[in-house]
Amino acid sequence: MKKTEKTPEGAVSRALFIQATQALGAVLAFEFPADAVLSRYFRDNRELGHRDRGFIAETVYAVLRRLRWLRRLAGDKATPRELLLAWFARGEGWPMRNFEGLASATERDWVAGVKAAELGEASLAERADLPDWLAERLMNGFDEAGVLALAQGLNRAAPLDLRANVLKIERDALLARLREDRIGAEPGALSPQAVRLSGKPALQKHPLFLDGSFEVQDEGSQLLGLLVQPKRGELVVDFCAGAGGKTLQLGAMMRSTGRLYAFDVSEKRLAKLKPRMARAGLSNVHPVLIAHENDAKLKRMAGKADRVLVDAPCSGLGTLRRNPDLKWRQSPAAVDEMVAKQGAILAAAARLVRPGGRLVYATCSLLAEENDAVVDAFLEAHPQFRPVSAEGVLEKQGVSLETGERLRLLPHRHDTDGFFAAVMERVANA
Ligand SMILES: C[S@@+](CC[C@H](N)C(=O)[O-])C[C@H]1O[C@@H](n2cnc3c(N)ncnc32)[C@H](O)[C@@H]1O
Repeated sequence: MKKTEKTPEGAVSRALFIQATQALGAVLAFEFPADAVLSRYFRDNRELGHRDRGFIAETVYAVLRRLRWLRRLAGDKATPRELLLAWFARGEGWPMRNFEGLASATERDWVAGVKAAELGEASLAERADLPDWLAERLMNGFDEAGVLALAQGLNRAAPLDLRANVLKIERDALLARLREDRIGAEPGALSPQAVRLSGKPALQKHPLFLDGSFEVQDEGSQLLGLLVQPKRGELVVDFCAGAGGKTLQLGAMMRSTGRLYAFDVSEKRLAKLKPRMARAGLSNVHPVLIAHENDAKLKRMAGKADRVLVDAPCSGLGTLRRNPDLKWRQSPAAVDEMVAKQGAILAAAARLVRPGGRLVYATCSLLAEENDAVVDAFLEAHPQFRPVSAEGVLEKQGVSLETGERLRLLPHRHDTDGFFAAVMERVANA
C-alpha cells in the first residue's frame, strides 16, 4: 500500500490503520483460526506489501494476546477500532501526535482518557490475560505465580526453529550453509537436530528447504520425536500423524528403513504429508487414512509395532505463542470432549505395541486433565504397561534436561512451545 498521507514518525497511515481494523474485526469473530483468517484477508487484499502485512499480522496478534486487558481499558463492548486505538495508546505507548491523522477530535479525547486510565484490582485471570475458566484449570498444575509466569511466556512471540533432516545433512553443516546465506542461526539449546533462527526469514524458496535438508519444527516438538527413539528397520506407528511434523523426523531417524505408518482421520492433513515425504527423501513412510481409532485396518498390526507415538489431538494451549486466539476460542466443554477422545485413542494405539515395545503419549496442552490424568488413567487400566523415564530416554541421545519421568516443556522455562509427553513400555511377557 502506498503512503498517501504524511504521518508522524512511528505512526501509520490512515489507510493501513483501516486495513488493520478490518483484519482484526474478521479475526475477532472467532469463527476460524486467526492464521487462516489473516491468510484469507491477505489473499483478498493483494495490494498489501510485505511490510504492511507484517504490521497487520503483528498488531492483530498483539491485540489477541492482551485482549482482556484491552477490554478493561477500552470497555467490554469495544469495537475493533477502539481496541486498536487502545493497543497503540497503551501497548505501544504512542504519543498523542501519532493519532492526529488517524482519529477524530472526539476519538482523540477518548484515547487521552485511555492513556490516563488506572485500572483497579485485577483477578488472576485478568492479570494473566486468560479467560476465567482457563486460569482456574491451570491452577490444577501451577500455583498463582506459576500461572502468571506461564502466561507471560505464552504472550511472547515464538522464535523460528528448524530441524535438520539427518538423512540429508548434519546440523552443523546446515548451520554453516545458512550462515553463508547471511541467515542468523544458532544450534538449538535442547534438540541435537535443532537450529534456532534469529529472525523470521521467508524460507519456502530456500534451496535447502526445497531439497529437504530442513523442515520448520519447534524445538520442543523435536524432543517428542526423540522420545520415540525409533531405530533402523523397526515397525513404527505415528498414530495421529496429521501433516507429518513428527513423522518426517521419525522417518529420518530410521534412516528411511523399516516401516513407518502415518495414521490420521483427516484426509486433508495426510495429503499435506505426501509432498513433504518426497522432499525429505523418505521411502519408508506409509500414510493410512483411518475412520476412527478402532478402524478395522489397525487389527492386523495388533501387537506388532516396536514404537507407537500418540501425538494426541488436544486443546493446543501450549502453542498460544503462535496461536493466541486459541485461548479465546477454546471452551471447557471442548476440553472435556477432547479428554475422552484422548483416552480412547491412547487405549486403541496401545493395542499395536508389541511386548517389549514402546508407547509415547504427547500433547501440546498445558492442562493436567489432558496430560497426567490421561496417562494415569491409562496406566491404571493397562497394568501390562509401565512408565519409562523421559529424562533417561533423552539423556541417552545427548539431551540433558531435568524433566523427571514425564516431559514437561514450558515456554517461560525452556523457550519452546508447551508440551507434555510420557513414555511407556509394554512389559516383555505381557
Ligand atoms: C496434534 S495433531 C498431530 C500433529 C502431527 N503429529 C505433527 O507433528 O504435525 C493431532 C492429530 O490427530 C488427528 N486425530 C484426531 N482424531 C484422531 C483419531 N481418532 N485417530 C487418529 N488421529 C486422530 C487429527 O486429525 C490431528 O491431525
